[in-house]
Order: sequence, then C-alpha cells, then structure tokens
Amino acid sequence: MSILETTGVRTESVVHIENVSKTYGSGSNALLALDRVSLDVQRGEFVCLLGASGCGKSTLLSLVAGLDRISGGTLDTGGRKVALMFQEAALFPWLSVSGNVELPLRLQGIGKAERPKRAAELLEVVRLGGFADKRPHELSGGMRQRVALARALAQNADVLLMDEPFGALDAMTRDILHDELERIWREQNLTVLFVTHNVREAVRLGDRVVLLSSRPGRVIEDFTIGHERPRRIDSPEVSAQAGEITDRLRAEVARHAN
Ligand SMILES: Nc1ncnc2c1ncn2[C@@H]1O[C@H](COP(=O)(O)OP(=O)(O)OP(=O)(O)O)[C@@H](O)[C@H]1O
Repeated sequence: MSILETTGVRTESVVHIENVSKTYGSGSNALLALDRVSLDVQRGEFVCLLGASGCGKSTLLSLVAGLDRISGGTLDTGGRKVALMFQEAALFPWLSVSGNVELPLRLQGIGKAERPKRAAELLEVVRLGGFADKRPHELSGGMRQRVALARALAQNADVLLMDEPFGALDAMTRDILHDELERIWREQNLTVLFVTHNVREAVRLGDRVVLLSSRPGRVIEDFTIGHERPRRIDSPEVSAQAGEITDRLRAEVARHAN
C-alpha cells in the first residue's frame, strides 16, 4: 500500500480506490451504480460519504468490505481487516449483550474464558458497562447501536465502515453518539468511512466530506473540514459549511432531474 508524502507529513493510504466502477446485472438489465470512483482514505482519517439517495454509497462500502466485486478499476485495502456497521444493529435476540459482542471474539479464536472479559472492556468503551447480561429487546435504539459498535470494535479491524449507523435515532441520542464515536475514534486510532444522508452529521464528524453525484455515483467534490474538534452540530461553523455542501448537493440533484 502506498506511503504518500504530503507537505512533509508521512501518511498511509489504508483504503485505495481508483477508477472503481460497479455494474449490477448485465445486458439490457445492466445498471451502472458507480462510475470510476477514486478515493483514498489515510490511516486515522474520518471520511464521510454523502450523496443523493441511490447514488451508490452503500455499494461503495460493500465493495470496500469485500462483500461484492468491483466491475472495473482498483480497490486495495492492503489485506487490512474491515468491520461494518449498519443502520439496524442486527443483534442476535437470543444472545445477551455480552454474547453478541463475544461472537466476533470467538471467530477470532479467542478462548472461552477470555471472551467475557474482553467483551466487558468493550462494553465499558461504549458506556454500557452494566448491561452485559441484558437482551437486545431490553435496550433502547441508541443502546443497541452502542452494542453494535462494541461488536464492530471486537473485530479488531483497521477500518470501520459505517452505513448510516445513527440514521434511525432521534436527534438527541444521535448527538450523544457523535460525541462517543469521536472519542472512540481518537482513543483507538480508528480509520472510519462513514455513509450518511445528513449533511450536518457529515460536517460534525468528518475530516473530509466526499460528495458523490447522483447515479451513477462519481466523486464530484472532496471537502476538507478543518473546524476544531469536538464540534457541535448546531455551531455556526458547522451550520455554515453544511449549508455550502447542501447547496452543492441540491445543484447536483437538480442537474440530474433535468
Ligand atoms: N444488489 C443489487 N442489485 C441490483 N441493483 C442494486 C443492488 N444494490 C444496489 N443496487 C442499485 O444500485 C444503485 C445504488 O444503490 P446504493 O444502495 O448503493 O445507493 P445509496 O446511495 O446507498 O442509496 P441510499 O442513500 O438510498 O441508501 C441503486 O440504483 C440501487 O437500486
């Protein structure tokens, strides 16, 4: 994987996407979802992907996760481990909170005695220390997403891929989880690729906000978000930049509609 020299700072690209295209189906049913998308994510970066509905954001994440194959171009994660987190926590209802977090530990071959201890540590990280023995149905939506985050962290991945993870939560819960995710990202030196529809959320969280065009998805703009952290989603700086990006997105959606 490439080591880039930028302004004297050594950075390492952990996700390298170059001219990646994805076509679903074939012949007269072929649908071009992504059209020559290029994007590099550096180690430790928090990159948000934004775009109109159906522009291929989830498709790009599933390609990076290796769940589907690219139709053209180059996609290289250097063999790094990636973990995925979705809008729905998708916890196993018959397992306890701890049991859900222990599952990826088991798949990694971590011993039976060690797993509950490691799960307890991860539940502390997401501030669910006292909930190890609860079942998913006993938790709120925000708490279930915390468990899903702990489970993703349990995979010990280099890259965390998040597909609208807070999309189904109320604004206050989402706000709290933004703070938590930012803290965990920093403490654990994670690299995050985060898909969202919510422009403010993208500016609240991202080092960069990458805007995709309407289908077929192409990168049309890559905004660097330089505001000091931690940010508030309702701060004047975040609102102003979100306004600028929203205008760009609206123009793109209108262009596509014409
Ligand atoms: N497995 C599939 N088979 C066929 N077409 C698909 C498949 N997955 C996605 N598509 C199509 O590819 C396009 C991109 O879908 P994708 O879900 O990646 O977009 P998105 O930007 O994540 O959308 P949204 O923001 O609405 O979640 C859409 O037109 C969708 O219908």
